[in-house]
Amino acid sequence: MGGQTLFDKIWAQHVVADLGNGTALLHIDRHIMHDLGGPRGLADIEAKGYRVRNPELVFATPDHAVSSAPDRTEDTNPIGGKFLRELRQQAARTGIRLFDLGQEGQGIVHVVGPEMGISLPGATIVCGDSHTCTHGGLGALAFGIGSSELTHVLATQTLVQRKPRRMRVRFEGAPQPGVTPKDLILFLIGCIGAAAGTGFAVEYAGSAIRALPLEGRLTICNLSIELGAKMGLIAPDDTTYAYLQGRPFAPRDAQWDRAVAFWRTLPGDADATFDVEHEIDVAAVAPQITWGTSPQDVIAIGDRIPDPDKAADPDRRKAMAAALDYMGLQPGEAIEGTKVDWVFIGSCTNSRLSDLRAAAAVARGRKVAAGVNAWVVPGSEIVRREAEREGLHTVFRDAGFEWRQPGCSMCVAANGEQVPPKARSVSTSNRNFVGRQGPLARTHLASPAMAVAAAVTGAIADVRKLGA
Ligand SMILES: CC(C)[C@H](C(=O)O)[C@@H](O)C(=O)O
Ligand code: SF4
Repeated sequence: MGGQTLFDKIWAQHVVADLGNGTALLHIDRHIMHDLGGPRGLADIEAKGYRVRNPELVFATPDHAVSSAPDRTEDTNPIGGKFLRELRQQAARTGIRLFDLGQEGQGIVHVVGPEMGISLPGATIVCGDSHTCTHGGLGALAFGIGSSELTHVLATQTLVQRKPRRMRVRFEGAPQPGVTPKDLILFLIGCIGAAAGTGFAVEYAGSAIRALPLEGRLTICNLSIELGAKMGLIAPDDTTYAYLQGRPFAPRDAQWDRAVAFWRTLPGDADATFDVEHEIDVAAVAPQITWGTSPQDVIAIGDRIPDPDKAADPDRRKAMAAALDYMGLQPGEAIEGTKVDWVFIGSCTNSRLSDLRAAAAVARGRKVAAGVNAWVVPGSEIVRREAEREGLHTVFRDAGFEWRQPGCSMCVAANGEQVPPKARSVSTSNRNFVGRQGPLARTHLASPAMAVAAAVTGAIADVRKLGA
């Protein structure tokens, strides 16, 4: 038998029962809930007469439906207030921990789990949300679940899963200036397609991944689902341990030492093999911008908008033409210089402190162009406080950005914060689907630095040309 990958090890350590046919019953170490899925799941187990099996392993916070208005209350978005009150009552009844508005621990579930030390290397982590793959950046097996699975986890702390196949993507080399983790992962999705990861657990590896700070690794893993993969993961190392040490729920003292010693056994064996491998030459990647309605519809900022007529596959030709029509773009034209109306800096992809620092570095001393609405929505209460301690909010406000309260906000517009019909937005989020930011809204995905470049020039722009 060959060696084991990181994924194989974590999987094997969590099998409660082998159910045959490639499926297993897994123990779930952490269950994170948000305001959309949580209340329904908790009501469901109550209706079925079950109790929460391990309330100490369940954590909840409102993110999707709460307003991000600077002076928000829980009822600024009334539906959000209703969900939050349900979640509060259920948390009190069942003993699960809720991070409420204004508290440390409130924010987008995928920002909160890592920053609170709830998400740990080697753990199985689930949430009723497809971007749970984000937590894989810590070396965890983390994936989104559906509503019946959510009930199953609440009642049993286990889950039946089919074992995915193993893919490795190696990012080798050093990025050029202006190229961020967001650009690397968008580039990969552009190369291999939004369905390439379907049925796989993807391990990101290589010298460029090893060199990445932990928050950049979370950004990479966040878009695993946009590659079609339910989970993406990165082997833990000293960067991971330095990030986690001292976080509120991370192990302490002697337990910390034991945990690190164990985590050091997790990276894949040298002779482990993968079902599929890809390699990306990082030096060849430029800042990326999407042009269509799937994250795979992506080009380098200096490229021209692609021409559907040049696509070999007739289905692809049709999809491209429909995407360009929706986006209001002409094939063959430069994408640079396309006028924008909205800029959104936020989401579980790019709303952490390092993202806001990168955005502020470009915004400092500049002004948002006339006619552009530009928002910065920090990913969590902790991010908001740290950013304000550093004065980043002042940099953004001086430049003409709105500095808002933590949550998902305009990433999915579930709280009513929408890009208007046909308005064009540059967004640091992860999905540019039809209607994602509001009915008929046109979304271009990019890095935080590129989003600021668009805000201050009023058009899709190459951040490298702005100069220092
Ligand atoms: C609302 C939620 C279930 C959804 C998801 O699963 O990802 C959302 O977070 C999204 O990003 O589309
Ligand atoms: S920020 Fe966006 S992608 Fe992330 S969980 Fe919220 S809605 Fe989903």
